[in-house]
This record gives sequence, structure tokens and C-alpha cells, in this order.
Amino acid sequence: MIKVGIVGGTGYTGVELLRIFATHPEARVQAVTSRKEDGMPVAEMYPSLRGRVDVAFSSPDKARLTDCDVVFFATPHGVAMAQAPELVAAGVKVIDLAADFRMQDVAAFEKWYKLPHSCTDLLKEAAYGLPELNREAIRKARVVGNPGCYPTTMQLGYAPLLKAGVIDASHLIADCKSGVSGAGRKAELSLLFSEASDNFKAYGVSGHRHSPETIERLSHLTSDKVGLLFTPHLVPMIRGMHSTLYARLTKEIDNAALQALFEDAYKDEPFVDVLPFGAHPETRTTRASNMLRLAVHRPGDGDTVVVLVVQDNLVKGASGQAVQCMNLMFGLDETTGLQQVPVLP
Ligand SMILES: NC(=O)C1=CN([C@@H]2O[C@H](COP(=O)(O)OP(=O)(O)OC[C@H]3O[C@@H](n4cnc5c(N)ncnc54)[C@H](OP(=O)(O)O)[C@@H]3O)[C@@H](O)[C@H]2O)C=CC1
Ligand SMILES: CC(=O)N[C@@H](CCC(=O)OP(=O)(O)O)C(=O)O
Repeated sequence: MIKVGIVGGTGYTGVELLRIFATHPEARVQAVTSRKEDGMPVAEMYPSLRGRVDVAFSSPDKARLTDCDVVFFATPHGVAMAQAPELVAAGVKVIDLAADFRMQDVAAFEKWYKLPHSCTDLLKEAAYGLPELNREAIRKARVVGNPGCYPTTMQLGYAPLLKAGVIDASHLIADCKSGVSGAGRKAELSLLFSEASDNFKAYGVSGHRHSPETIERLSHLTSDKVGLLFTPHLVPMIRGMHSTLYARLTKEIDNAALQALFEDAYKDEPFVDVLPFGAHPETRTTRASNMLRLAVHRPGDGDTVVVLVVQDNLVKGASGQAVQCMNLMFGLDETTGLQQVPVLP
């Protein structure tokens, strides 16, 4: 059994990790932290886990994280980089759901996250945790930087087109929507029911920290310079993310060949479902599962390709992806504990 520690177990991605580990056959959560809920049984705070999770939260200073085999950080940016060196020195693998180990460009990290990076040595060896595009590095990694939720959809949607060299990489446009759980379980005015429900708005139009992350990673897939216009929106759903990705075709390619690029790229991927050409994926077809679904369109058979991508931001966009990485790091079948069927309606 893999001994798991979770730092930040009271938040949305933390409780999602607890839910996934409740049925993971090869791993057991032995420590889960909360600064405020020291001693509180997890199942008391989250009755959905009654009878399935029997640990209690403990304050981070009491949790014996160095006794774990792997520690997940489901915490704000900056927490993992402060604790990772001690854990790695003790032989513990680290998976950070925040951004501390995502970007190799330290200056860009410091600019966008407004934090000095205190752990650049480990950052250099960290693997970016998107298995479909970085599987071999994840298998060998001691530290994984799990991707942001929007960047997962943008990378998996654009990757087949960039690798095939059929689009203008310098002018990608990503119009993305997230459910409110994407902002975490914090008390904030804009996240109140009466503010976020029956409402729909864009944010971060002039710049969002997921742009530099996505551009850095997409640049590994093409020798062309990548340019990205990314606009996130908050939609009145709890879970779910829908990204509409646009790109200008630069090569003659028919629709069947376009579709084949995606089917070939993802034919062996357990968590990427390529729908028939022209389909309209719905967020609810991924809810509470690690599945990402996408569909390719070409309006009017013109020179713009549109890729629609949906996922559950808390699962493939965060905790499920992190467990997928853990499975790889420990030599397990990648799908272990991640076979949940989406909940519909
Ligand atoms: N929500 C989403 O869809 C996604 C989130 N992420 C990233 O995952 C991380 C967690 O997100 P999410 O679960 O939504 O966040 P939440 O705000 O819901 O939870 C944050 C958790 O971190 C704990 N925490 C806060 N500060 C500290 C600290 N200084 N030391 C230790 N623990 C701390 C809190 O627990 P307590 O106060 O009890 O100690 C809480 O359990 C974030 O970095 C987020 O950006 C990534 C992809 C998607
Ligand atoms: C709806 C919403 O607010 N979403 C968050 C993204 C969540 C996430 O994946 O971001 P990080 O891990 O990079 O913080 C946002 O736009 O800030």
C-alpha cells in the first residue's frame, strides 16, 4: 500500500483527493492536514465520506508527512515549495496541485504569482504532470507540478494540431469557461450564491497566469513561436470546464485527416475521448470522472479549426490528474482508482 499524505485536505481539491483515495486499491491516506480543523474526523466535516475515510485532520506541524511515500499539496501557491526540500530529502515524492513546480521560467512564475521562488533546484528536476504529453518524465520524477485546470484543456486540445504543424501557432485563441469550484472553497464576495449564480462573466482578459504556463508547454510541441489569447469565464455551475479553442489552418488538410490527427494522438489514452467530428461535448459527461472529452469542428469548411474540450476541473483538471501522475510514479496501471463513471444528469 502506498502511504499518502495530503496537505490542505479541507479544500475542494483536497476532498476530491480523499474521495478518489477512498476507493483506490493500492493507496491509503495516512495523514491529511488542516490548520484550522486539527483533530476533526474527515467524515464529520465531509459526511459524503462517512464509512469510507477514517482519518482525522491534523495540523501541518503534527502530521508525520516524512513517513509517507507521497505527499500531495492541495494548497495555495507557495506552500509546496517551502516543504518539498525536506520531504524529498526524506525520500518522499511530492505532487503539487498549485503552480510552484509547473513553470521552468522562474521570472515568469515570480511575475504572475507575485511570490519569490524559493526552491529552484527542485523546480529544475520537477516533471510537468500532464501524462498524455509528458508520461516518461513523470514516471521518473520525485517532484511533479500538476497542471492548472485551463492549461490541461488548452494543451490537450491544441497538441495534435501543433505537432502536425497544420496551424498558425502564433495566433491561438482560447475561450474557456469554468465552474465556480475552480476558485476553491474560500469565502469571497464574488463566489457567493447570489453573485455567481444566474450570472456569467469573463475575467482576466488582459492577462491570466495560465497563459504563460500554457505557452511554455505548447512551445515544447512546435519550433514556431506560440502566441495565445486566453479568456477565462466564470459560469454558474459548480463543477465543469468547457474550452473552445480556435486556430487558423496553414496547410491543406481535409476534415477526415484533421479528425485522424486527434484519433491517432489519443487512441491509447484512457482519459481522453475523441468524439465524432462535429460533436458537441457537454461538461456533465465528465462530471466527477477523470475523463476529458473533445470534438473537432471546421465551420463552413473554412480555414479555422475549432476544438471543443470538456473536463471536470476538480478531477482531470486537478485531483484525478494528480492521482494519474502518482500511479505512473509508483509503477501502477495509470487508471488505478480512476475508473469513476461520470454522473449524469
Ligand atoms: N479548484 C480547482 O478547480 C483547481 C485548483 N487548483 C489548485 O489547487 C490548489 C488547491 O485548490 P483548492 O482545493 O481549490 O483550494 P481551497 O481554497 O479550496 O483549499 C485550500 C486548502 O489549503 C489549505 N491551506 C491554505 N493555506 C495553507 C498553508 N499556508 N499551509 C497549509 N495549508 C494551507 C486549506 O486548509 P486549512 O485552511 O484548513 O489549513 C485548504 O484545505 C490551489 O493552488 C489551486 O490553485 C488546480 C487546479 C484546479
Ligand atoms: C474559476 C476560477 O477562479 N478558476 C481559477 C483557476 C483554478 C486553477 O486551476 O488554477 P491554479 O491552480 O493555477 O490556481 C482562476 O482562474 O484563478
